[in-house]
Amino acid sequence: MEITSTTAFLSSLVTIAIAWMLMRVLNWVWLRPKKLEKFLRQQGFSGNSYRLFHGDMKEMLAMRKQSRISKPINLSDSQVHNIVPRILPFNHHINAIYGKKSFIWNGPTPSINIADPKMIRDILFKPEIFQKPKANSVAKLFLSGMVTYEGEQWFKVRKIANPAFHQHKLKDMFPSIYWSCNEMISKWKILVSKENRHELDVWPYIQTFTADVISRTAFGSSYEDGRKIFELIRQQINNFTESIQFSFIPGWRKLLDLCLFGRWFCYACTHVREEVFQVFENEKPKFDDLNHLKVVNKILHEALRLYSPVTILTRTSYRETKLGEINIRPGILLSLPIMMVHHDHEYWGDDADEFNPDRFSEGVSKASKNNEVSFFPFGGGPRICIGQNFALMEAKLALAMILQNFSFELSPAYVHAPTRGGTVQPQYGAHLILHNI
Ligand code: HEM
Repeated sequence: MEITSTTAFLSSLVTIAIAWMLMRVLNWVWLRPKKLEKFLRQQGFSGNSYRLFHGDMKEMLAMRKQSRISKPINLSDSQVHNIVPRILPFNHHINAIYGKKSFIWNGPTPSINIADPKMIRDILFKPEIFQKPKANSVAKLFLSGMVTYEGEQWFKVRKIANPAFHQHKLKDMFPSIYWSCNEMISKWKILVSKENRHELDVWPYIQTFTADVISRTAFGSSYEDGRKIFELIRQQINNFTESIQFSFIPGWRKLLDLCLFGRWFCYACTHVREEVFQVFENEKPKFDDLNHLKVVNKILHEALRLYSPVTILTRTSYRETKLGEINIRPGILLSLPIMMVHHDHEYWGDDADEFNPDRFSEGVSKASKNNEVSFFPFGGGPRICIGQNFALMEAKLALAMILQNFSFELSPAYVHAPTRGGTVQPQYGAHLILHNI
């Protein structure tokens, strides 16, 4: 008798546990997404109706795959820099159908598009409210360290790391970057010396160069700083190398584009090289003189605008809050589409997809139509990229040293096919023809 009642008790416990689990699953895959969808539609957001479990994922992945095998962009196309449909095909598609006030289903989680620079600013400057979503186990394989930390843990690490990236520390790192670049240039010189001309894919060289810079700067500093930087970099190595690599390619690519598009030819040949020789003559570049490279600076900014290596930032709020007029609930992702904002005609004018470094002539704040955050390749607010000055220094120095040593043209082997891996990359490499000068 007693055994029977114990069995009955246990089986009802199991039934309750299973029912509870089923309820949770049902809530996760259906009830919650549908509630959030209603909530977002009531606030004027539009998007596809939620589809069980996968949401928009199937279409999103199919479009991404399609864009990887799609035809490269023709270099003589007037829309050559209009790479948003290629890099963010699904976001572009949804925006075309539903407009900027739209949402996308990342599985059962809705992600709203925040393309208004004022709102982007509000989000980036309130990291205690708008946090990074917790990385799932797959994302953790690629992202770890400070980028993913929150609260006290982030604050502590950022406080330790900040001094390592101060101006005088960058100056200490400058010789290491110089030597890494010098090594790459020496290899190119050997190749070019035979016929005063050599065709090569510079992409693998850049990868080696950036990796070399990392190890030199990490180990080349004082023990304590070196340890801190190295720890940071060790945690970051994937995103670090990838993102910094792509700070060069756009600059180079853009210089090449300058040469390709008639009216910019003189600009590239005279202004940039002229500036480099004016500032450094034929001498070894000096750290303090990098600030005088105004044209190079404008070109890098324009390259970072059109080809922003990081394409989207994502945030979420773990409590109910307001963003302007929008009510935000936990479970909603906020998607800040850097690349789309950088190409938006509303903020950058009719020539938004054109390469025009002169828009940065009066600095970043005056480059766009509004001086809110419509240019944010390095993020913004307290969590702005800690390595931005380091990346810009490395890019400026490398460009200057290359221009001091070579003239170059685009190889016929080059195909313009920017693609999105972790960051934006040239899918088939970066083929140039180098000449000694
Ligand atoms: C062109 C090169 C680079 C670009 C475009 C870039 C872009 C970014 C962006 C957009 C963020 C903000 C992420 C967010 O708010 O969710 C970020 C954060 C970060 N970046 Fe970079 N980055 C570059 C180079 C570097 C370099 C050279 C380092 C050197 C270590 C670095 C280290 C970091 C770190 C540690 C963070 C996290 C900062 C924090 O959360 O407080 N990045 N980067």
